[in-house]
Amino acid sequence: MSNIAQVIVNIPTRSIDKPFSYLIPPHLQGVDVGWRVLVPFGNRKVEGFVIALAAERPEGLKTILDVLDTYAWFNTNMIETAKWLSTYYLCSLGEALRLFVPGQSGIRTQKAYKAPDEADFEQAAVILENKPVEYSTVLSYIYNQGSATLTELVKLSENTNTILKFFLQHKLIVHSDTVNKRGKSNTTTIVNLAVGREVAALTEQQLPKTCLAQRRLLHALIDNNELTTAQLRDLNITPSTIKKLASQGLITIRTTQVFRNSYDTLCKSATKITLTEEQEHALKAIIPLICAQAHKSFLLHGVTGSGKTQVYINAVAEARRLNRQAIVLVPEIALTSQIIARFQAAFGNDIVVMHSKLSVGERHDAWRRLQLGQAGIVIGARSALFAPVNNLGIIIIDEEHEFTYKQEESPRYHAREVALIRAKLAGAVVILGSATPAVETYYQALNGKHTLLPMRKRIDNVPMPAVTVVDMRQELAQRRRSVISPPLQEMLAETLANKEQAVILLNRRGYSTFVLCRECGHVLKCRHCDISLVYHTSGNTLRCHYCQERHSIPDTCPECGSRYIRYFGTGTQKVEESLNLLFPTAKIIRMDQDTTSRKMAHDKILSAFANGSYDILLGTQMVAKGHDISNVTAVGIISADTALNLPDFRAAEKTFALLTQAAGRAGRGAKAGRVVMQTYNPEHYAVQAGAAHNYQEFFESEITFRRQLNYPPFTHLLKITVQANDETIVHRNANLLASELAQILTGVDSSIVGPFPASINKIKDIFRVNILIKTTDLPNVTLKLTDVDIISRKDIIVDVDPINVL
Ligand SMILES: Nc1ncnc2c1ncn2[C@@H]1O[C@H](COP(=O)(O)OP(=O)(O)OP(=O)(O)O)[C@@H](O)[C@H]1O
Ligand SMILES: [Zn+2]
Ligand SMILES: [Zn+2]
Repeated sequence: MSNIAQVIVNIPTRSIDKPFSYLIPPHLQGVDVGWRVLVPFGNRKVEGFVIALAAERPEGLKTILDVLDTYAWFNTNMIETAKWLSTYYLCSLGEALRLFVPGQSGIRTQKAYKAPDEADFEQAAVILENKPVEYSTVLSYIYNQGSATLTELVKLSENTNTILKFFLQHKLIVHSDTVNKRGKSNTTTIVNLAVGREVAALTEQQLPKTCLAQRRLLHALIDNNELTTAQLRDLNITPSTIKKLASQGLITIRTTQVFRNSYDTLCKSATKITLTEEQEHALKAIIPLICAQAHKSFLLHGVTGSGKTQVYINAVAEARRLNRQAIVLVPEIALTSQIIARFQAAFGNDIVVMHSKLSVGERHDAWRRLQLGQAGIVIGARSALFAPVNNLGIIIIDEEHEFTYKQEESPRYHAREVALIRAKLAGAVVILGSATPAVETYYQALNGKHTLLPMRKRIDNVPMPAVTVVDMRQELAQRRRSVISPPLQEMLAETLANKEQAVILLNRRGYSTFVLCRECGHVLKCRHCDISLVYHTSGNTLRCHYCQERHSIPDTCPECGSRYIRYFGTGTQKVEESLNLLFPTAKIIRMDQDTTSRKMAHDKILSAFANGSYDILLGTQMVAKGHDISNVTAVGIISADTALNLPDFRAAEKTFALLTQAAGRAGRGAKAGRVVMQTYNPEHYAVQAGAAHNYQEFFESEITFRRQLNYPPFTHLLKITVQANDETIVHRNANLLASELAQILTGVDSSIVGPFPASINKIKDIFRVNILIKTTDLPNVTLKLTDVDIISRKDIIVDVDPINVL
């Protein structure tokens, strides 16, 4: 047996990326790979993760102080996934492992001070001779208490920090940080009768009239078999009352752990469902692989309203039947309460819902239930992927194309990629579901990486909604300047007359960064990059973010000569005003950043709309997603193409997905749906394919474009952001780095684009400059970057497979 542990310390310093060896003391024998421990590090005590045991015994090792749990937190699957993640995304192993623990850390240290072992009181008196009296106050407090926390000490004097610094310098005190374990489970006290009911009843009668509390407790116990802490509190029973009865042998007391389950109340009852042929077909492909415990990934490409959720539910049920666990990822909890409710209905208490509003304690409990197998399914946003399930059988990623699956802070992982690895290591199945798969995913499916499972029809063969495309250039030519075109107005009038409901999407994203001709729809683009130019208020110029070329803003449209060339914006409030004028009696509810900032406001707005309290739901992106409301028969899209003008090679993909998802909200029930799309780009393939509900058509055009300009999936991108608080320095550093990169990457199939200023080139006074690496040989590029230890450089951010390339 080896008694040396290799420990990754959980501290947020990127530069420490190697394990340290610690001695496992005899009383902690049994500590093994995967345990969370407390170790001394520098002059602190920190949390550490044991990732290996070592046989050799170097001299002078420090000793593990304590364990944080009584079991291994990490299993091999989790450790291996973390290792992959840290290699692929160029982060430290500590950062990757930390994703798998419920809080930032399992411990909380409190700064504290004590006398050094060789404290010399006489000398201390000499040193303090000419100091103000508060110096001696603070010192004697520490010496008298043995050890004192900073929180206590700051109460003693206004100058505590200065004083402590002085003491440390003169070695009058040393650090003695105290450590609290965090995220402990709640315990509850349970009280039972220790005697029969008759005896208890008799005792109650014999008790003096004044012993009210004791009589109340006995009485309650005769009625209920046992009482919990909460019930005891309600009865106003104090611990001393309990003790008195216990000492007479009338009752017994025990404590148990309770795991908080905050979503316990959402359950609805399940209805029996006959699967459609397409659902059957998909499940026939998936279920044998779950049974075989083999790794396989599927792309469930089902049109909006085709019943993908039911496929997920049945697949998860199969995994549960085999006693394997499931991870279900949704893009955003706030917008997906319907899918959560359906899972709750099907699985009840077997589900744990991970919500960002959970406290660390609640999160810990939820994960502990999964770890112990008390719950079998976790559903949540991307972080739920790191839940400590020990028996993983299936991972589901709903709306897999959503960009919320990419984490935009370190570690910058994409949940889809990590899920594929975690499932592979566990021999588990992955289902990626979407009506509009990411171009990369669909391409991989066509090349055999995922099995493609199409579902082309809506439930009950409900037709896809009929789409009318309105050319807003024509509107302007007819001198109609309203944001609501006549066809949209007409559709809304009919919908309201029929007592049906409408959703209106105002796609605001990308507004006022690009320049558009309102006469012909022309958007100014870079000659070299086929990417929209970005308007910069500073200097009033247009700039290409890919090649950095600058242009002045023309007075007239280079395409048609019109003077109506503008960057413009329309807010939801303005649209609401127009709607109010057109339909004074309609009840309109707005869902946008302004109205949803409160907790769960999305949910409240959506349910108010779903139960018919409102006629029109108006809002940004978020009104387009996820909901399934059968009385919604009309969808209006105010500005279908604004995202097209983003200086982003994924602009068309984003636009197509949004149009398809938005249109997909209409006509999901018995009544047919209609859609009006207003656009300045009616001939763009993303708009045309979106209007035709034709993913294949979109994909063909898009993949051609990607191939021609060498964008993913034909290459990997790697974005390196250089930061500095001085503009000259940031450019100099970026140029230096670019030439360094050129050097270390010679011989590796790659090219370097930039440096160019980031689209938000200054955040909180830090200037940012980007360098893009395009490569078909990502492993070799990351290897070279690791060789030069790029992650330890504080002024550099590396983003592998970035979503946002600007
Ligand atoms: N086999 C079935 N029989 C009857 N109704 C079904 C069946 N399967 C699903 N449904 C119902 O059809 C509706 C659409 O299903 P669901 O919301 O799962 O579609 P989806 O493919 O996820 O759509 P979207 O991509 O637009 O979110 C739901 O109300 C669901 O309850
Ligand atoms: Zn350019
Ligand atoms: Zn023009």
